[in-house]
Formats: sequence, C-alpha cells, structure tokens
Amino acid sequence: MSQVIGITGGIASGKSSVSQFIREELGFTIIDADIAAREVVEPGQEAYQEIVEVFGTDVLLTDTSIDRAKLGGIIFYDEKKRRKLNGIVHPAVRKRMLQQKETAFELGEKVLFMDIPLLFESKLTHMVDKTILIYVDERIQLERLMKRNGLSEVEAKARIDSQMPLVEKKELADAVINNNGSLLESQKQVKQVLAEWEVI
Ligand SMILES: CC(C)(COP(=O)(O)OP(=O)(O)OC[C@H]1O[C@@H](n2cnc3c(N)ncnc32)[C@H](O)[C@@H]1O)[C@@H](O)C(=O)NCCC(=O)NCCS
Ligand SMILES: Nc1ncnc2c1ncn2[C@@H]1O[C@H](COP(=O)(O)OP(=O)(O)OP(=O)(O)O)[C@@H](O)[C@H]1O
Repeated sequence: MSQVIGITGGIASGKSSVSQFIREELGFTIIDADIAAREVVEPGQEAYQEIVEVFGTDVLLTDTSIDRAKLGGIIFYDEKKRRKLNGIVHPAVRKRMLQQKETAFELGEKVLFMDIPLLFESKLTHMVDKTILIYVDERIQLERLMKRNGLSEVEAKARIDSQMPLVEKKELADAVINNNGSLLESQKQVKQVLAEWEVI
C-alpha cells in the first residue's frame, strides 16, 4: 500500500537537513512545499500575476521576478497581508504537490515524503498519512535562523512568531525528532522512527 509521510517543523528547525538525509541516504522521494512555493510565483505563473496585482510592482526585482526579501519584509510583520499572500500561493502549491505525488506513485514508489512547513497551520494533514515533527527549542531556532538568513533578532522573531509554536506542534505529530543536538543524532532518531513504522 502506498504511503505519504509529512515532515514538518518551524522555520529553521531542520526540515531541509533531515529531508536531505532521507533523500540522499535513505533514497526516498521528497516533495518540498518551499520549492513548489518558489516555482508557482515565477513570472508567467498564475500566482505571480495575482501577487503583482495585490502587492504592486514594488515587490519586483529589475528582472521582474519577485523580490523575496522585500515580500518577506512585508508579510512577516502583517498578518492580514500574510493571509492574503497565503491565499494566493497555497492553492497553487497544493495542486503542484498533488501532481508530483501522482507522478511518483505512477512510477511505482510505495512511500514518499512531503516537506510542508505549514502542515498544521494550514490544516493539510489530510494530504499525508503520518507526520514527523522536526523540533528544536525556540532559543536554538532563533540562533540558527539569525545565522542562516543573516537576520537581526527582531526579524528572526517575527518569522518564528508567524507560525504555530513548535511545542504546540509536538502534541499534533505522530513522531517527534529532537534536533537540538547534532544532525547525526537527528538522523539516528529518524531511522528509529522509520524502522518502527516498517518503512525501512
Ligand atoms: C515570504 C516569502 C516570499 C519569503 O521568501 P524567502 O525566500 O525569504 O523564504 P522561503 O520561501 O525559503 O521560506 C522559508 C521559511 O519561511 C517560513 N514561511 C514562509 N512563508 C510563510 C508564511 N506565509 N507563514 C509562515 N511562515 C512562512 C517557512 O517556514 C519556510 O520554510 C516566501 O516565504 C513566500 O512566498 N511565502 C508564502 C508561501 C508559503 O507559505 N510558503 C511556505 C510553505 S508553502
Ligand atoms: N542539528 C543541527 N545542528 C546544527 N545546525 C543545524 C542542525 N540542523 C540544522 N542546522 C542548521 O540550521 C539551519 C536551519 O536548518 P534547515 O535549513 O534544515 O531548516 P528548515 O526547517 O528546512 O528551514 P526553513 O523552513 O526555514 O527553510 C541551517 O543553517 C542548518 O545548517
């Protein structure tokens, strides 16, 4: 029987690092919502035009692509605008991910993973059979986010605060990977969970 496992977490909690391990070391397909969200806003795509209509040409770079830093600087500080952007981008992302899932299953894959940051916030659990949460304490999340994106504490905090707290997500997930430690320790936990679920 085919199965979809959802990987979720918070911004900079380690989803991509864990997904990379599952793809490269364990050999599974990962469908990534962040990548889909980039593709559907490329010039010429449906969501692109809507973003320009709502947010104006101010959020475009000179090559006409979306200025992600600028758009982020708007929507992470304004819930109304964030909802507006989500309303434009999320339906297109869901559609794209479902197409990718169909293709993978048609190619004979039995288990695949979807990396969806806003799985619980957007109530997308119906898209997956089981959920794995990549958890970190908020202090570590803040530090890793500031470092990776070169953000100030205020900027990083605004991004974290735009999401459901990871302690709340813990209650909703089928399995929790504690990524406070090294990546190797997290990889061990992932293998343990997948072995318990008889996926590997
Ligand atoms: C605001 C945008 C332009 C900023 O782009 P940027 O390249 O800086 O960030 P990136 O897309 O890589 O996202 C990084 C992380 O930010 C968080 N995040 C992104 N969008 C949102 C959102 N609307 N609400 C809460 N958290 C978000 C996620 O944890 C995501 O993994 C971009 O994130 C975006 O278009 N967001 C709306 C679509 C969306 O919700 N994407 C997330 C999953 S579908
Ligand atoms: N166990 C770890 N130890 C040290 N650094 C880590 C660990 N896990 C992840 N990181 C680092 O923390 C940052 C965030 O990790 P990653 O990009 O995997 O998170 P993410 O959840 O995919 O983030 P986002 O949703 O924002 O794209 C990266 O710079 C990554 O190298």
